[in-house]
Amino acid sequence: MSKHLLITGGAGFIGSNFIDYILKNTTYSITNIDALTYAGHINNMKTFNQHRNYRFIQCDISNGTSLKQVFDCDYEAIINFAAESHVDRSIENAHPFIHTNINGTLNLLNAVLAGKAKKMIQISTDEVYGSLDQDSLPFTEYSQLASNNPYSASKASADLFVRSFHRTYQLPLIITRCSNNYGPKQHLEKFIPKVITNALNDQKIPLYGDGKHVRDWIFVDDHCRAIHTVLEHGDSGEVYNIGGGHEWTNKEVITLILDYLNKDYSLIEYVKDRKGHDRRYGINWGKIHKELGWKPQVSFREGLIKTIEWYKTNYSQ
Ligand SMILES: NC(=O)c1ccc[n+]([C@@H]2O[C@H](COP(=O)([O-])OP(=O)(O)OC[C@H]3O[C@@H](n4cnc5c(N)ncnc54)[C@H](O)[C@@H]3O)[C@@H](O)[C@H]2O)c1
Ligand SMILES: Cc1cn([C@H]2C[C@H](O)[C@@H](COP(=O)(O)OP(=O)(O)O[C@H]3O[C@H](CO)[C@@H](O)[C@H](O)[C@H]3O)O2)c(=O)[nH]c1=O
Repeated sequence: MSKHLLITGGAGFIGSNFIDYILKNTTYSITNIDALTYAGHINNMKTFNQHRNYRFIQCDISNGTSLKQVFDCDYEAIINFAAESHVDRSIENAHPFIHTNINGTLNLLNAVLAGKAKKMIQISTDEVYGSLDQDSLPFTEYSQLASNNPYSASKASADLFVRSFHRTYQLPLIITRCSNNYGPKQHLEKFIPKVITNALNDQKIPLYGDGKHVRDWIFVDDHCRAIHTVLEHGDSGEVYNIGGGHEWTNKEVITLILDYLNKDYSLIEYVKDRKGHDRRYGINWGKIHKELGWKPQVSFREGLIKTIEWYKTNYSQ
């Protein structure tokens, strides 16, 4: 019998790419649980729905009673992708972020405490470190937690619960903190998919504030490979930063996409800035490289072309 992983949020962007990756590259069996919120889509699961080592259970991780049904076998690990993930939505209403990102994570930690899984990896974010100045060094695992928006506050809170369960109960728990992902299957509300699909449809592209905010972009396959590395070789109680090493301003990203699609820059529309908008994220991924041998492999240009071509095939009108 192959070892079994419990993946949460596998109908979303990164979770569904991770399931693809694991089923293609390992012999693990997978149970995927997802509440199928607005962000989760059955189409994202099309590529593996019929795989013999895979099953899907619709389940809300913040509902402890519903969660019980999924613990009908021994899990090697829980990998928790499930989350409310969009910053703009968290600024409008933080409650769903508390339900899923904090209560949901706590339910999963209690399941590990009850012996339902051997370990858990919490998929966190570089946003918990707050914002960098232009001249600051990228975030390390020792940077202080300094969340600036409700999404990030909920993820930092979950991270602290994970840390506390490791310290209090000596549970084998690991946290990964990754920078901005891009690639196939990302929801259209996120920046890169929105830029690509608006450009393809000759619609205006909203650029927040002065457009000089910086993100450290990583192709989703590189992130999936990093999580797999942590699953196999990561040390209990550790935090691993994961980054792409590609820092670009939002304006630069838009122009790269418009150039590739041969579209006019007049599509760019400067709009009101996001409240509390973090100026810059940048990740130092030296620890995972030095200790576990991982590094990003996909150049920004290569990843962006793959992503644009995927949206051209799947979304243009
Ligand atoms: N996208 C990024 O750039 C990025 C970077 C670093 C970390 N992360 C983290 O990675 C994880 C996945 O992010 P994503 O971009 O794929 O998000 P996403 O919004 O695309 O997917 C989230 C998935 O979780 C599911 N979900 C939401 N609430 C749930 C609940 N209560 N119970 C069960 N399922 C629920 C949704 O239906 C959806 O399928 C998140 O934890 C996010 O914080 C994302
Ligand atoms: C949606 C949108 C965004 N933006 C800007 C805001 C940000 O500076 C940048 C990227 O925005 P978003 O795609 O919302 O991503 P961001 O806020 O950085 O957060 C992402 O990256 C985080 C990791 O850094 C993840 O934890 C989050 O789940 C993920 O959503 O683009 C625009 O200028 N216009 C837009 O329409």
